[in-house]
Amino acid sequence: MTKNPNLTSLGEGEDLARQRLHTELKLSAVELAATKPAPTNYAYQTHMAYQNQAHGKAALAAGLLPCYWLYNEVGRRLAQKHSPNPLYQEFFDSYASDDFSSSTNQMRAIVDELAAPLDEAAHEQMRQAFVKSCYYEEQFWQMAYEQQRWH
Ligand SMILES: Cc1ncc(C[n+]2csc(CCO)c2C)c(N)n1
Repeated sequence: MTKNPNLTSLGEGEDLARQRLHTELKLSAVELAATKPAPTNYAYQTHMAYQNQAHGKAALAAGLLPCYWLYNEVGRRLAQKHSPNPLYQEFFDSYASDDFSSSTNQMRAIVDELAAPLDEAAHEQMRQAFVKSCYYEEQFWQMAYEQQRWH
């Protein structure tokens, strides 16, 4: 499958932002590349690819919005609580930052812009993509907590 350049760069941006974390945790690029997505991660990525292919970029953008919005909200709340673990604090601070808040607002504006010319049926597709992503966002924390694996 040809990679979507925009989705690839989204993932790379996140990898870049986490490089210090990877170094601190002594996770090599080889180990990271060899780590396959767990089932919930796979399902979430498949959901995004499906939204893009079946319903187009407006549904994809709606499906991506919870990634930004949730992490920005969680980051802003947890950054204020000051974790004793500097790695956690750095993680929260990055998502609470003005930079990330502005990316979140930009993403919200893109969704509004893409929705504007569309009809009610397309809006419903966007809503469904958004709600499913909210479900997967919650499941993503659970996946990590349980260290979910393929059996
Ligand atoms: C499940 C899950 N949801 C959201 C994020 C945060 N995130 C990932 S990519 C991206 C866009 C630009 O960096 C954002 C906000 C995450 N790491 N994992």
